[in-house]
Amino acid sequence: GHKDRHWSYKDMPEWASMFPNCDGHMQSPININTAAVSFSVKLEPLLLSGYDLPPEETLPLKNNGHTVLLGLPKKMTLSGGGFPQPYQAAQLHLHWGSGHTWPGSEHTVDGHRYAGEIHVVHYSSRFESFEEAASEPGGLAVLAAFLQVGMETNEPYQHILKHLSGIKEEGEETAVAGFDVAKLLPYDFDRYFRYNGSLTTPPCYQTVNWTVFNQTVRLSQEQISMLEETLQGDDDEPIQSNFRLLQDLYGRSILSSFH
Ligand SMILES: NS(=O)(=O)c1c(F)c(F)c(SCCc2ccc(C(=O)O)cc2)c(F)c1NC1CCCCCCC1
Ligand SMILES: [Zn+2]
Repeated sequence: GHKDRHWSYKDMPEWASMFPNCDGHMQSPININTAAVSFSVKLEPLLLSGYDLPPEETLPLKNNGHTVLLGLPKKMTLSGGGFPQPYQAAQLHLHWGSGHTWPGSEHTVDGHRYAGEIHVVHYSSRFESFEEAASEPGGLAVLAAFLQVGMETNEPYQHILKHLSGIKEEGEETAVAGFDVAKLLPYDFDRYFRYNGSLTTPPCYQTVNWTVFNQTVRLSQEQISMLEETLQGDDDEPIQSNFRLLQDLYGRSILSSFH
């Protein structure tokens, strides 16, 4: 669990007073200005292995007051993608907006904010644990994909969303049967953006190798609304718009695996 000093998205300006990294010059999220990205031949297709979990393997799903967190087994491995070494999965969680009106992705593309965003958090296999890797440069790799409203129900996302009504209160947890976690991501593992940044919540460690898929994932409006209307955080307020404001690039370059 995270025994950190308490924070909320409301007191974002105060984060840096408690967590100095949050004031750094390699922070996330950022706007991806597609006209300014540079193609890199080193960014080969992402390779995911061990993501197809058998149903008898259950995963913890927790309302941690800021998002819905799905714990992942470290046998799930991320490699390829121009990574210096393989990464192992730790958890995945979601970011979303409020009501049909306000979208809630963390990253934006050419100033466009999507309905939501999924983050699959991994840590470098060079380290024994997530905690050890989290504070080391290149220690973390997060796969990010945008959630858009589409006409169909997204069945893989129902594996998670159907449990939300059972973990409405902060701190509540339930067990989800194993499924193919890769189905929560776009199928095109060849086309993505890459930049160095940070966790988007305290402690804001500047140790994240970010991969943002070019292709989006589509969920039905009902599924997006379920995300926006079910979970409650502090003082029984609904968890909504759980995204950090855009951070400055401070000269960082954004790479792309495609022309
Ligand atoms: N976008 S992100 O990856 O920075 C991110 C967020 F934006 C997040 F909002 C979150 S949730 C907030 C941090 C947190 C709180 C409680 C618990 C718990 O009770 O188990 C766990 C974590 C969240 F968990 C993460 N990922 C976390 C970063 C914070 C602390 C380390 C845990 C794994 C990665
Ligand atoms: Zn996140």
